[in-house]
Amino acid sequence: MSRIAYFGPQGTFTEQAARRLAPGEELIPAETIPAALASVRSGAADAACVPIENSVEGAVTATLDSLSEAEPLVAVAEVLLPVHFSVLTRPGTTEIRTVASHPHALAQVRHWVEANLPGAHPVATSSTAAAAVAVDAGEFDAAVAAPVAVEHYPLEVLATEVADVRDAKTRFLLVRTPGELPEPTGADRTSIVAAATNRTGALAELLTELAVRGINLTKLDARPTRNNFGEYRFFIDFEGHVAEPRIGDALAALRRRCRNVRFLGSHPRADDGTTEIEPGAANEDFTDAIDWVESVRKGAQA
Ligand SMILES: O=C(O)C(=O)Cc1ccccc1
Repeated sequence: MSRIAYFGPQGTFTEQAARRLAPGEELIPAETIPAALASVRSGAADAACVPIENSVEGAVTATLDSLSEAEPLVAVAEVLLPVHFSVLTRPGTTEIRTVASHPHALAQVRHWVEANLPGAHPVATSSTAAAAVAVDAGEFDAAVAAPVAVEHYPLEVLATEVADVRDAKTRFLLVRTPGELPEPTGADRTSIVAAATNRTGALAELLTELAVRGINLTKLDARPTRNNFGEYRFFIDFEGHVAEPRIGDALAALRRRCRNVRFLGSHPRADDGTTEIEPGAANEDFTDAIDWVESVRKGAQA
């Protein structure tokens, strides 16, 4: 059985994602996202499940930063989970002055809290389930948590299906040390991070390498390198798998442009989108073109 670290404690959305991505495996809670990833790097876990992106709040920056630092890790699978919240209180609570949760959760229930718990102060905790633990311990009055959290902590449900934005979703990754890659499926996602130098057009050059090959971007985030003010790392997700000739060609071009590029994985997309390929950018176009150059070199064609 594999050991899967996840951003816990028990009852987080990430735990549900880990159950979907690694059914039947041993799940080990970690208190923070960097701690979950560190346990893979140290060998204490075989893989880690972490949130990467939310349809309302955008990137999970702790995950981006941890993936770009220390030993490389690669994503091998992803899952999209719908996100709506339950509001949990200690039995017998009559007045709610503090509402605790992960910052992404608080941002997604702000209007609900203003309308239903006027005057209550939001308090950030490390995760939604950590908020439930803190409410149980008497530190705060209410927790905004995953619906399953009530199965783990002796709290009462004040409200269910709470969300300012209907159909909000979070994408989670299963991450391992570099090794065998998942097979291409025809609907895959590749992720990289590149530290572009601070000069005119540096980011445009990287994106152009993808655009000219007809590769569709699915996400772009910038994070500061933290070393020099104004210097950024760019996290770029795009359709396709590194095993495909057109994606391999694009990655080689990115590597030529930027020595500081890290491969973060190629794996099946959870959103089931089929990749639209521009004319001239199909894998056969790339292999045909390479074959043609080879035969020109051999003097067999012109
Ligand atoms: O805190 C959690 O439960 C997490 O797994 C992170 C998170 C927070 C808010 C929405 C989705 C995931």
